[in-house]
Amino acid sequence: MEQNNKRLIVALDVDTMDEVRQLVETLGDAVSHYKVGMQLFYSVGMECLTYLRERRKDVFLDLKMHDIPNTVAQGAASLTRLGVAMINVQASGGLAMMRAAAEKVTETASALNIPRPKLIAVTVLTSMDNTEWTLLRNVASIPDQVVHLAKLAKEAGLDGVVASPQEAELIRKACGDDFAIVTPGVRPLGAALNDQSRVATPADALKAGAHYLVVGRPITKAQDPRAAALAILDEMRKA
Ligand SMILES: O=c1ccn([C@@H]2O[C@H](COP(=O)(O)O)[C@@H](O)[C@H]2O)c(=O)[nH]1
Repeated sequence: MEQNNKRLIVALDVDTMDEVRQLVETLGDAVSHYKVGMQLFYSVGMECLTYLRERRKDVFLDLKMHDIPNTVAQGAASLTRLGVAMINVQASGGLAMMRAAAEKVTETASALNIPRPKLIAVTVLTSMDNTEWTLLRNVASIPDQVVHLAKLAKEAGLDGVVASPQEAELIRKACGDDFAIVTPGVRPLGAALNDQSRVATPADALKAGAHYLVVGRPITKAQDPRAAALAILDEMRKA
């Protein structure tokens, strides 16, 4: 299992390179893995990836692709060429879409002789609670649907899923130890939930079987982001 500071992924949900530089410099060697999502990537584009690569940071490029199989497969090829460590699709795009993406990622990485990024699938967003879920006329429960989507992602050849820590144990049982479980919705005791619903503490997320913890605002909006990150890493180490 990777070291804790590889297993903590800090979500860089900011708008500008100035904010990126300030956070990455403040966090220093405490954090080696960052998530770049739509807020940052749509604002500054490749500049943030180049900056993080120069500092030897691993990048999870969280663009949650969702489209027909050919479009997502070609998008996945483009993201593979960027040399990031992890990319993702929406599992609700279906088995054929996930399979096409997985095949294209493997083909592209091997043609370029570069490391294959982990391709993972978003199951059910961690902000979703039962009220929102029912409003969408979903019939299965959230945990049932998460496990179902995780199994489909595994069948399609993906490397893992994004899910709430609350479903991590079920996914581990259904998909095994080698299938990566990436969990946002992580909140240290006493931290604001913000718009997250299905949450757990860092220690509980690890105990439930999560491989990677994604943490954004509890670190990036903290008065002292480095101290907040170190406290989470300490909790992870003890767990
Ligand atoms: O189900 C999901 C999928 C992705 N996310 C992303 O993770 C971070 C969480 O940030 P916090 O500030 O710690 O809430 C954010 O970038 C989301 O886009 C998620 O939360 N849930």
